[in-house]
Amino acid sequence: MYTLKTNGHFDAAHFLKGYAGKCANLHGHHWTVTVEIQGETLRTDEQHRGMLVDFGDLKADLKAVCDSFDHRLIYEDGSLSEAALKVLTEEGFSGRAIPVRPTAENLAKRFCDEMAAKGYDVRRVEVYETPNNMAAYEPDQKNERDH
Ligand SMILES: Nc1nc2c(c(=O)[nH]1)N=C([C@H](O)[C@H](O)COP(=O)(O)OP(=O)(O)OP(=O)(O)O)CN2
Ligand SMILES: [Zn+2]
Repeated sequence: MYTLKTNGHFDAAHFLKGYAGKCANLHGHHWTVTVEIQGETLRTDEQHRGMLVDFGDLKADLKAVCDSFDHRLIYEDGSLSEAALKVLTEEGFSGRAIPVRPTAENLAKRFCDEMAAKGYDVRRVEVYETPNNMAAYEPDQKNERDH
């Protein structure tokens, strides 16, 4: 099994609705995301010979997902009133609603799902909210799923 790892980053605000503590308030992070993919077979075409995936392609695909969150307010569906959403829109602020609370854990799963949707066999995703705080998500491994 071969594995490749790359990372991306984005800056975004979030808040944890219902959290008893400072993280309930709107605040921002420089988020760092590490994605590890896997595969058994290396490419044989001249351009990609000996590669599982071109790092450039992997990095570009991860960047596209990061960019969809970059400089946005990430919020859980239903966690902001219609009035608040209207004001944010009128002010020209960009939000990114997700169906789950925007914790590092949920974002790790989200990145895993979005990279899998791009065709990658994802082994592990790590999301760093801060240099010290990281959550990881590892999907069930294919060979375990197949047996
Ligand atoms: N398991 C999780 N716990 C927490 C999450 C999370 O996503 N998963 N998120 C938060 C908050 O978003 C918060 O930003 C993190 O705050 P904190 O742990 O206080 O981190 P700091 O580095 O900002 O801490 P300082 O010591 O104040 O520098 C909370 N928990
Ligand atoms: Zn936070």
